Amino acid sequence: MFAKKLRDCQTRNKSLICVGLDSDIEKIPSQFKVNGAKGVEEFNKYIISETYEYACAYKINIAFYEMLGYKGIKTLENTVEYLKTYSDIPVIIDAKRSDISNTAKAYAKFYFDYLKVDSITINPLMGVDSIEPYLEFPNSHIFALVLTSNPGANDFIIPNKLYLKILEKLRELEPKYKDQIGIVVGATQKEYFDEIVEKSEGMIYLIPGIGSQGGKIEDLKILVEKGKTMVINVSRGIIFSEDPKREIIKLREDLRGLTS
Ligand SMILES: O=C(O)c1cc(=O)[nH]c(=O)n1[C@@H]1O[C@H](COP(=O)(O)O)[C@@H](O)[C@H]1O
Repeated sequence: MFAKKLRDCQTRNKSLICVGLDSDIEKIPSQFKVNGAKGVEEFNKYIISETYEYACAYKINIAFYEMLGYKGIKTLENTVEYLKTYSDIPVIIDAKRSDISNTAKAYAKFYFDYLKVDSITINPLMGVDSIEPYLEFPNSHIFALVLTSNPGANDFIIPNKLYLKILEKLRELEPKYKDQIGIVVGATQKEYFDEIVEKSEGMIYLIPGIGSQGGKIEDLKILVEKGKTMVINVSRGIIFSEDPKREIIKLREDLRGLTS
């Protein structure tokens, strides 16, 4: 079960930081890049070995694997398998999936039956019938996009207060799918945290947007104070830093600083 696995890992590693394996082949160091998709896998193994003691989860954005074709999908699969050899660390695939129910079910089979990952991101805007198929797999978990971190959140989501409407619908689903639904809220959207907190009791937050997108650890103070369970994702800021281990330790310390 994702929620328990996450909480155990957060306690064990004293961390809320999730490492985003957005391993863009164009950006990985040249000694890995020369090996193509295999090099991405080797790079991921290096990042995992440097960070696993300080992370609460790994999030793999599928885009950087799909773009390499079938070899990229194999790299994704091998990375997931490799992560499973590390003591019970939750694996999230960032796929932002959706679709009508039979198609959604087919997508879900890949993540939950084949890869057997702990959670995936989904886009809830096609409605409840596009969300439920992902929840019907044993032990599945989703993070639904509620308020995204990008500037485009100002196009539809914010002016129409869609984040509140999405939350309401997710809450309706909760009794049927207990502990299976988390929410994605961008770290760059701190002015909306209060409203979201009010409507999301008990839900786990996946928070992207720290670092490269301008969000700061201090911006999460209110969520820490409210005792929210959070998975704070940092991708480029860790994996492409000079010293990924130093970076994740620093993020973990900065976050601890908010509570002291
Ligand atoms: O669903 C996500 O994870 C996500 C939602 C969102 O609103 N904003 C966002 O940046 N993300 C993802 O989080 C990661 C952020 O990467 P960095 O900006 O490099 O830390 C990327 O994989 C994004 O696709």
